[in-house]
Amino acid sequence: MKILFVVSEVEDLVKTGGLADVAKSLPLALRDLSHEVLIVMPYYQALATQFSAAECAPKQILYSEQTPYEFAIREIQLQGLRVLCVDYPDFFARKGLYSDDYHAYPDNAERFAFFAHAALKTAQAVNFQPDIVHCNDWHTALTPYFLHIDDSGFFNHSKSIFTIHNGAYQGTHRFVDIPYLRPHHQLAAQLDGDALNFVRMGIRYATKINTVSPNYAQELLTPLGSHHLFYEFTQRRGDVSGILNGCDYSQWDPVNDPHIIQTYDSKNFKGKAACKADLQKELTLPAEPKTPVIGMVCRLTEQKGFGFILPMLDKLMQHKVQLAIVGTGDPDICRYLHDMAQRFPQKLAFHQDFSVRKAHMIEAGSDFFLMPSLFEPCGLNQMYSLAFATLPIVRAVGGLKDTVVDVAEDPQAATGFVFEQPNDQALLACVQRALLFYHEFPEKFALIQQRAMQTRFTWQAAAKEYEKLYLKALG
Ligand SMILES: Nc1ncnc2c1ncn2[C@@H]1O[C@H](COP(=O)(O)OP(=O)(O)O[C@H]2O[C@H](CO)[C@@H](O)[C@H](O)[C@H]2O)[C@@H](O)[C@H]1O
Repeated sequence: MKILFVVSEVEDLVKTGGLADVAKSLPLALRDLSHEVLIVMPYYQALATQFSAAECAPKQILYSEQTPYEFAIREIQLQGLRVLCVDYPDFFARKGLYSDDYHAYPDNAERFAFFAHAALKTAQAVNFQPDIVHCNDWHTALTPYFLHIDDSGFFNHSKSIFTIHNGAYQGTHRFVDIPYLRPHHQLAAQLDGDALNFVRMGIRYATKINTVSPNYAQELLTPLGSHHLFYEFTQRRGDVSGILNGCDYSQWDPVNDPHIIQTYDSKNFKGKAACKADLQKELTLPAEPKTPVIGMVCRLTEQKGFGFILPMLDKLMQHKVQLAIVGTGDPDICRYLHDMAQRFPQKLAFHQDFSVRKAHMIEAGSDFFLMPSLFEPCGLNQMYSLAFATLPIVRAVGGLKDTVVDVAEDPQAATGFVFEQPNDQALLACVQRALLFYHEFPEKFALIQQRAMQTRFTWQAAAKEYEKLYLKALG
């Protein structure tokens, strides 16, 4: 099949979160199944600085009423895959992808409405006639609509997939603030008050809708888990499915990881102890081999459970424990964590940083990985933790429920510690249970670590599921 993969960020090129991991790994895995994949993404300033990519097609123009939007198409290679970038400097030559610091650009709707359309024009410009147009998250959720209204004939046989990596970000904007869409009067019927919701458009116009774990797909079909799109999801119930993300073991495997001080495998954890010492040194925590280290790497948002983490920190600090957090995001959460790190310098280290090296150091050097999300479409870090024998402490939600088995629930298959209720008492009780297990049952703990390391969620398996979904879409 010919697959046009439309996405706003790709690992190794630009990344703000897990979407980028998928946008690299899935196209590569599909290519390995002999499909022809073309990635289209915006040409951000960060790309221009790193690659200064050459133009690979004539300039293109899209019109909105009389206004021309002229853009260039530039090509980058990603492990032999073609990545075409939509170069429209007014929209994309900026410091951030979606925001400067924490403030979203006010014209994000305009930027990504244009990009969603320009991606199709790009495919046409290089004569790539896709069987499948695979769109990802709200940034590209209008592409199925543009495909639907396209009258060039070029896409007559193309079907679309809309993958939801995070249903909470929907791209809801006042229609009058999206000049690019002004000629699309028919969209008036789709507005919620005066606002257009991009994700709702994706759900409505895509041939098939999927998300990144089977459990989150089920949650989207409930009033509580649908992010207020219950009606839209249930209308398309028969076309909604979940495919679990994979883990890229070529990057996330302690057997062979250039970011950590010493490699290790499931037969010998000496290297892991060295990684723990190195992490403690890096974060200026006391060098205490027997104190359990709980690590976290994430975007600092409500989604990741800070609503329950922050209220229980004082109590957690009464235990013999070290907490190592690397993340960027919500200024209020950052402030709180900085304060806690000042109050408990021996026990809590917080680096407000986006650092691949530190992410790997935390995965390798921690005993536990904390991911008590409010909701979690799939979650990648708990998979990385398993590969590093760092036992995840997670809430039973979304993809976390699909990937971590609780010690008490099924001792023979256990890989971590799981709790249910979204509140600080339940989280604290689960962390205490994990700490107790670590101290009381070191041998069992080591066995669970070995099992965790042997667990595999491969992109090959995920790609085969996508292949089936594409075939269904093609009828
Ligand atoms: N400060 C930091 N420094 C270095 N690296 C950092 C970092 N903060 C985050 N990262 C990295 O970004 C990625 C985060 O991936 P996740 O899947 O855990 O969450 P995210 O919510 O971004 O993704 C969304 O999309 C993915 C992909 O579908 C879903 O798995 C997920 O549930 C959904 O919320 C990981 O590779 C992590 O290491």
